[in-house]
Amino acid sequence: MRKVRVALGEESYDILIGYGLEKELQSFVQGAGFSKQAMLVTDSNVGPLYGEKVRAILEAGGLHVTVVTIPAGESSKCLSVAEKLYTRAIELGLDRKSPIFALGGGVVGDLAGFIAATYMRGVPFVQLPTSLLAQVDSSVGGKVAVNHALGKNLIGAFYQPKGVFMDLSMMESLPKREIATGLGEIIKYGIIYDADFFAYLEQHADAVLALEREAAVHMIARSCEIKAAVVSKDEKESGLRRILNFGHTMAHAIEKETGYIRYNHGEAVAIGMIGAADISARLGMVSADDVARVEALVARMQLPTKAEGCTVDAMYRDIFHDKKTINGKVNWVLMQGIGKVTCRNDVPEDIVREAMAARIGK
Ligand SMILES: NC(=O)c1ccc[n+]([C@@H]2O[C@H](COP(=O)([O-])OP(=O)(O)OC[C@H]3O[C@@H](n4cnc5c(N)ncnc54)[C@H](O)[C@@H]3O)[C@@H](O)[C@H]2O)c1
Ligand SMILES: O=C(O)C(=O)C[C@@H](O)[C@H](O)[C@H](O)COP(=O)(O)O
Ligand SMILES: [Zn+2]
Repeated sequence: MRKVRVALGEESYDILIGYGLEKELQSFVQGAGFSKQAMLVTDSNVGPLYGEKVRAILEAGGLHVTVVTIPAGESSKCLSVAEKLYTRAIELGLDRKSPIFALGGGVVGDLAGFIAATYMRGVPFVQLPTSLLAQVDSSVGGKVAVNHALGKNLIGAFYQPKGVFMDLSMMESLPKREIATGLGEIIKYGIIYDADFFAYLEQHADAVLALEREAAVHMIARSCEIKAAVVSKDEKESGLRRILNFGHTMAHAIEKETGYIRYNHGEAVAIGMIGAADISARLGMVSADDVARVEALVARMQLPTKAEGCTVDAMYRDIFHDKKTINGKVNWVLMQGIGKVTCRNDVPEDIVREAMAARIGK
């Protein structure tokens, strides 16, 4: 079992990473001081596989748990599904100390976290991530949100979980495409923070794709360490935390333009990272070799390098809804090499449009 601490003063919490964490989860619940009545949010894929098992663990810890299942997929990350969850929470009589558990991928985590942040102005929240992407990224750091028709994650909050428990054995049922999706965000950590980690992924691609135990534990723990280090220094994204958004400016435009359906989030991030690397090269900040390494690793991890179904005009318009856009200026996270990024808000429109055009296609 590996433990990573997210150091945030009184809001600090641990991320537990292992194969089977029943005892740890049960004893955490026993000592947490929660009210008895609890809600476990899951989705229509994960619930039938693991909902009952997790409910039993939590009940052995003294809770009375109601499992609430939402339809799987990004379209559930919206205000109308949130509304249904508020209704369930009220009907169940959840009080201010009633915990909400998120069992699932990033959609369940972001949505259940948003409910926990807002129901009665905030109730305890625990992340039980089951997808690779959720384990390495969305369950850590407290960004919770729902989408709006005009843009991704536009309605949300910073709201930290009380704990994160990831049982890697649950990934046995994860479809192959979702492994690649998680790898999109994992590659990001190498680019923004750790050149050695990037090289590790290049050198161990087969083991990583197969989620072999040693490789899986290493890449998940290293990703969580990097995210925890960044979030601990800048919880509310006033500066440093922006680096975790590398690739996301274009990614969110791609997701919106393709109706949040055609590309998974991690796939869009993969394409967006190549786009950001390309902009960096066009500005003379990195070599063509570095861009080629990014593109090659993305392709090696079975991720797309281009997006279909988008236009440059639409993508260009969308980036002004990016949360890093301030006073009409887009703050781009750009590469200075593998392992180092910086923010720039002076990227000329023609360079952005050229880089976008290069990412559109098959
Ligand atoms: N809050 C953050 O910091 C943050 C970070 C990254 C991504 N996100 C958000 O996370 C979402 C994407 O998360 P995701 O990729 O996990 O998508 P997801 O939640 O839709 O899960 C992907 C698919 O895998 C299924 N699944 C999950 N675990 C499974 C398992 N163990 N076995 C079988 N099937 C399983 C789900 O039912 C779903 O069909 C996006 O909305 C993205 O914006 C948030
Ligand atoms: O935790 C962060 O900070 C991130 O930016 C992580 C991203 O991978 C994630 O997709 C996040 O939800 C994007 O945030 P947003 O503020 O651009 O919506
Ligand atoms: Zn992301």
